[in-house]
Amino acid sequence: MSKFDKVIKNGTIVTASDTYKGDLGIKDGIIAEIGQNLECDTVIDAAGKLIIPGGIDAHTHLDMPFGGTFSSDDFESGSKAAAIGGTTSFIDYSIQPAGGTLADAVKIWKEKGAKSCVDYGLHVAITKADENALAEIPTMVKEGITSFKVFMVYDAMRVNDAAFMNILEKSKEHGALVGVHCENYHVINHRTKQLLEAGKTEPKYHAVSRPATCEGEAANRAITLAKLTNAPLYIVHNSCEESISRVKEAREAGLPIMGETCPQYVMLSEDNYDEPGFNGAKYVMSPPLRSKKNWDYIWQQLKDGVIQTVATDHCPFFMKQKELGKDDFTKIPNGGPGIETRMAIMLSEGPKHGLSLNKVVEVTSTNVAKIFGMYPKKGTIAVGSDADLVLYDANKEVTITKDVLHENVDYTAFEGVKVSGYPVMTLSRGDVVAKDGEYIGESNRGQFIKRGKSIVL
Ligand SMILES: NC(=O)NCCC(=O)O
Ligand SMILES: [Zn+2]
Ligand SMILES: [Zn+2]
Repeated sequence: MSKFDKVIKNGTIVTASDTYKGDLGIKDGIIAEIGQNLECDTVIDAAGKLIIPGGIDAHTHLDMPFGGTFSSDDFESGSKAAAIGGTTSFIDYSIQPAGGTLADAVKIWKEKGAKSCVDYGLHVAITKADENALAEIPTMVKEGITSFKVFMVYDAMRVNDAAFMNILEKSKEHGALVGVHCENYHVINHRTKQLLEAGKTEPKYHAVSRPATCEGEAANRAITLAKLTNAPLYIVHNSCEESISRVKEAREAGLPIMGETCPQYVMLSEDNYDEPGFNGAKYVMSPPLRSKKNWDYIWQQLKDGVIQTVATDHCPFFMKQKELGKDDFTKIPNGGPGIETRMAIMLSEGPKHGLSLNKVVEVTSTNVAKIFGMYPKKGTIAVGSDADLVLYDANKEVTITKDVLHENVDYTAFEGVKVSGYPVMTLSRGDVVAKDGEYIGESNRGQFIKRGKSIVL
């Protein structure tokens, strides 16, 4: 009897640090051996393919309440789309409900998460940082929820700077990491009022109401609060030089500040808001799309390690849902899809912008696992790690269109983007869950990831 359940042969293994030819022996969902000429009755031939660690998406919103509706991918459809696109784990944002506790948030989101087809973790967004909520932080950490989120905007979720400091302090005390959505709430309100009074209600004014300067200001303030409390900080979905330059400055000063960006901020621009009719609503997300001049800057900061991760902020809404804001851009639910396209876009575009494939693996998987307490169980190809693996055909040309995707939404923001290379097989804990654009795994097989402490990068 073979000592493995299956062996992947003849592929080229690409991790954040190495590229080499080798066979992978998998037993009980774990990588049991890496070597040459491994034998087993069940063989996956990866000749001509790269084998990379499964993608980890640190920022998703599945089945999330927003603006009177819910994001259209639930944990089943979203996790299947993720698997097909080469993502084997994701961390979703559970949101403390109005009048509820952090434990309530986790309970609600674990019920949603029971449908997940790949492994998932949870952050908790703290929307009311009263004494009770702060007192729950140590319990959360013990339960494997080792990261919290602060929104500086959105009436239903934002906390003020004092509450933010309390969350930073308490999280630091218990070894948890705080993530933050940086935009200046008051500037946005001021601008929005002026725009609406002037009858400027179309989707493109969403971007006008929240300029890059107000993301930069908020990033600076968040970093200042982290500095004052001696806490590490992770700034989510950086869209522009104005915020990333603050991260850079802080890191140069030795502060434990980390940052994330998303494919939309290096592939799409404010020009998309000018698409005809109500199509600009497809890109109504926060922060909004920026000017193209940011693209090269962001790629460079990824290359230099100023920005450590690329997530999606996957938060899709059907156009019917976006139409809630047909006459008022402030009522358009914020967010767009991306969970299925992130890996293909990054693996194809990264090398064109000076990132090695190893670097792409680092920012889409390894760094995420390290920062969010899952390494080396997730995020690498090593003996003892989960066999979360992607076979990537670097020669497969695909034009991204809505029709080739599986996200539960009626558009993709990346329509028409041509990628050279595509994930062709995904294994989650050793199970082949996706092959050639189809989900073929069992339903509800995803497990909750009990995360440990963050490694500050
Ligand atoms: N990003 C976005 O527009 N929607 C989801 C919520 C958030 O991350 O801000
Ligand atoms: Zn956000
Ligand atoms: Zn988000």
